[in-house]
Amino acid sequence: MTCGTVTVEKAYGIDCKSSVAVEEANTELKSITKLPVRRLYLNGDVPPSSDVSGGSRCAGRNHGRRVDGDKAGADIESLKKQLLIVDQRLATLTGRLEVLKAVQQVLPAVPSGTEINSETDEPDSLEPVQEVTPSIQNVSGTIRPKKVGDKKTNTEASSNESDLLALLQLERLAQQASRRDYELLRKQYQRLKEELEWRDSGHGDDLGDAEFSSELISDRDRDSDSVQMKPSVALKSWTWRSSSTPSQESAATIRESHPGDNTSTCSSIESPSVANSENKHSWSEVQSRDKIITQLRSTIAELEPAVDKARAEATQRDMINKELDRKNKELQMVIDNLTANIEVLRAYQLTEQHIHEKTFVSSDDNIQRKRTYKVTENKEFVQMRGLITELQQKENEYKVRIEQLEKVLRQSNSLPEVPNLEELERHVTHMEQELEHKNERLAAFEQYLETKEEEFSVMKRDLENLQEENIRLKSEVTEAIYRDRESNMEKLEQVGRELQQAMEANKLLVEDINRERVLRKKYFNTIEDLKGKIRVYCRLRPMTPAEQRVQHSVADVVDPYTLVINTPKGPKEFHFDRVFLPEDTQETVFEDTHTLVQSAFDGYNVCICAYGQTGSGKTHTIIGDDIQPGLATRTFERIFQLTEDHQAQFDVQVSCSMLELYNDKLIDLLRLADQTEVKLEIKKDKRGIVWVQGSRISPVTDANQLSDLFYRGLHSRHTGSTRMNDRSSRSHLIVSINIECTSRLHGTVIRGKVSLLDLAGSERFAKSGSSGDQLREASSINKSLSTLGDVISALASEQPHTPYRNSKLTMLMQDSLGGNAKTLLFVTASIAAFNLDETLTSLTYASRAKAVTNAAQRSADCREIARLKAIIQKLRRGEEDVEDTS
Ligand SMILES: Nc1ncnc2c1ncn2[C@@H]1O[C@H](COP(=O)(O)OP(=O)(O)OP(=O)(O)O)[C@@H](O)[C@H]1O
Repeated sequence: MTCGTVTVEKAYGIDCKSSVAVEEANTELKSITKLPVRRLYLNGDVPPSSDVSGGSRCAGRNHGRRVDGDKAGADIESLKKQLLIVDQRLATLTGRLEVLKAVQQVLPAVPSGTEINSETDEPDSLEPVQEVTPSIQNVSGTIRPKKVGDKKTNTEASSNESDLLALLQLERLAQQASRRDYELLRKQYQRLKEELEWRDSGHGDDLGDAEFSSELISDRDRDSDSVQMKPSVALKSWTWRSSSTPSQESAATIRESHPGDNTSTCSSIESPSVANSENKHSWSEVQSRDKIITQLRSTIAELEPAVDKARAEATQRDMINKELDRKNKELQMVIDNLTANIEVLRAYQLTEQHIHEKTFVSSDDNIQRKRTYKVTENKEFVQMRGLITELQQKENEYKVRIEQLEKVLRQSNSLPEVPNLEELERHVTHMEQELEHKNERLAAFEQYLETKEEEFSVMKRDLENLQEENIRLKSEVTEAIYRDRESNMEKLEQVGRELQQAMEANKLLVEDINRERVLRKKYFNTIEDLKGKIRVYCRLRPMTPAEQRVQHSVADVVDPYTLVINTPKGPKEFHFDRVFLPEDTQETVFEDTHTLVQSAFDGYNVCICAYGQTGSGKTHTIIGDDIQPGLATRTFERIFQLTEDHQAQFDVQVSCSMLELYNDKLIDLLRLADQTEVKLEIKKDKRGIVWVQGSRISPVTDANQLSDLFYRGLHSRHTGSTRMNDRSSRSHLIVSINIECTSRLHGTVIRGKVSLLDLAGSERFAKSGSSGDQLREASSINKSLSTLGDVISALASEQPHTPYRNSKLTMLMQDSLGGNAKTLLFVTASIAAFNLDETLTSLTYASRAKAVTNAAQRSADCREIARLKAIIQKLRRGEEDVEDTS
């Protein structure tokens, strides 16, 4: 770096480190003038006052003119010659300056931002010199342009520009030196011209050398002051000045240094030989400058290989970087490919594993092979996975290394100064070594990769073999499965057919079972009837729309005979002779009832009774309405239908009585308005048939007459509106239809009775909201129903005493419950959860009644038995007349 500076200083002809140079210059000047030379003064070095004394200089000069006045013309001639020489030199320098300008124009433009001296810069100023110097340093150093205080330029392209810049700077320096020469020579020429004119005009003697000298001195002093001299710069300034105007400088200095030797001083200034020697000296200075420029060029030429070398190194580093990038990309691609292959293998392995698990199930041999393959595959997989991890680590290491290298490269590029070429070379060598090392590692890694690739290809081949094996096994298994499937399909179809047959058989069996069960129940009921058991039917009332909105059903009908009520404590099962669903119609209900009507024609006492909670559908079942007539109307029709049927054999008489038991009082509903009210008393005849003394018994001849009578009697029945029922029956209704069939052949009489009982409903006062009369009615109803329950319990448990006489209701029902009757009890119930308690009570009540056995006997049978018994007794007494007397 310093060599550049030295070179430039040499180029300027300055040896600022040595003050000896000043002495040498003085000596040189002395030799040129061949006169004693006073010492040159540096900046701040004030000459002695005697040296600048104008008076002494004038005295010396005047004295000299007197001595050498005859030589003035010769001096003028000399000066003219000197002037011509200077003119010639000036022309030469101008030509040279033009050449330099042309060179400068040929040179490439200075890059923007690069600071150089302008053409107007003066080299005698310190700052321009300092600006130029670093640029030259760059030429021999980092080969980059650099200006004073410049920020570092990082682009490598600027290294080329720096070379050119250095050249340009050198050219500029040379140009500026020439310009300086030119200016000084022009100045010298001007002075000489002025001096010549002055001498020609004859003023030289008057004015004296003192003025001229003082002008020269002050001119010199001005130059010195303007330079702001530092030692080196002052020396440089002197050098320029002394090289260009040695005569004036020398003359002035001589005059100053030898004030007492005026003659010699004045004569030396005006001597032509001095002028010639000055021109020679200037010429030699110019030549020396040329030499310096040549030296600079040679220095540049010397530096050029270094520059080229550095440039080549930079290019090489770029190539290294590119190579590293390329290697990195290749590695990345290899790793990506491997990763993709491994992913494919892994997916394939999973698929294969899945297939193997399916495939290898068929034989033990295959299972063994599957295990072997699995182990091998797992090992290979682990190896592959290790390889991947290793590769990834390598990749990461390389990435880090590349980053480090790039960082080093960036740092080396951004170094403000590379110490020297050697260091740069060392650095490059180190980089090359490192690159070599990396290449070696890369080669090793590639070798390793090749090995792994070979392993991978081996594994791939194994895998292909496995795949082939797998395909073969799969096809075998598929064939086996297909074969098995065909046979299995046949078997399956066979089994399906058998199953279908079994299902059909099962269905038939189920139907048979149901039929048998129904028959069994029917026969059971028949047997029970024959036994005299009370037949109990349950009828469920549908929920009203209002109930459906807020209530849910608690009833499940399992079959026509079984009802399950879901209670909070669990389901409770009830068994009845028949369970009618809410949707069952009045016709359906009557279908199972009409057989009993036939029994009345056979001489049985038939009782159809409805019991249940208020509003549960008792009146609906017994009476119904115009659209859905109940059992009563249908029974009426059936009676007269049967009357028709029996008309040929029997003379059938039908009569009807209709009573209500209201507040424990019997009321004759058929009593005529004009008929006096008589006391109604409940009686029982010898056959156990209950009848009411004082009640009106109306004979009827057809169903309509009976219906009219019935509905007329209903008009008189007590009803009322409660919360539970808009039209609640507040009394028990007892309709008795007496049927008397007299045999047209024998005259025998068969008496039967059909009793229809619509009991008042049991109710809870809180729910029904009964009060006043209704409360009394309700309590009377509940009381009578309670006595009915007691009777049923007594009959069911076959107690010796049955409490019929506890209420008029039970007294009236004496021949219907446990008496000479075939009793059908309808228990009506609500399925709404709201009525769960009442429903449970009613169903329990009815279940108990189911256990009651009536002593049902045909009245005709009884008479026949009595007649036969009488005949037997007569025969026993030995009587011969045993004719029927009954
Ligand atoms: N099986 C049914 N199908 C359709 N509606 C019914 C059925 N059972 C009862 N009802 C209706 O329910 C309401 C009450 O019935 P019903 O008057 O017969 O009850 P109840 O048991 O006689 O009551 P109460 O004891 O208060 O006289 C009536 O409007 C009736 O039409």
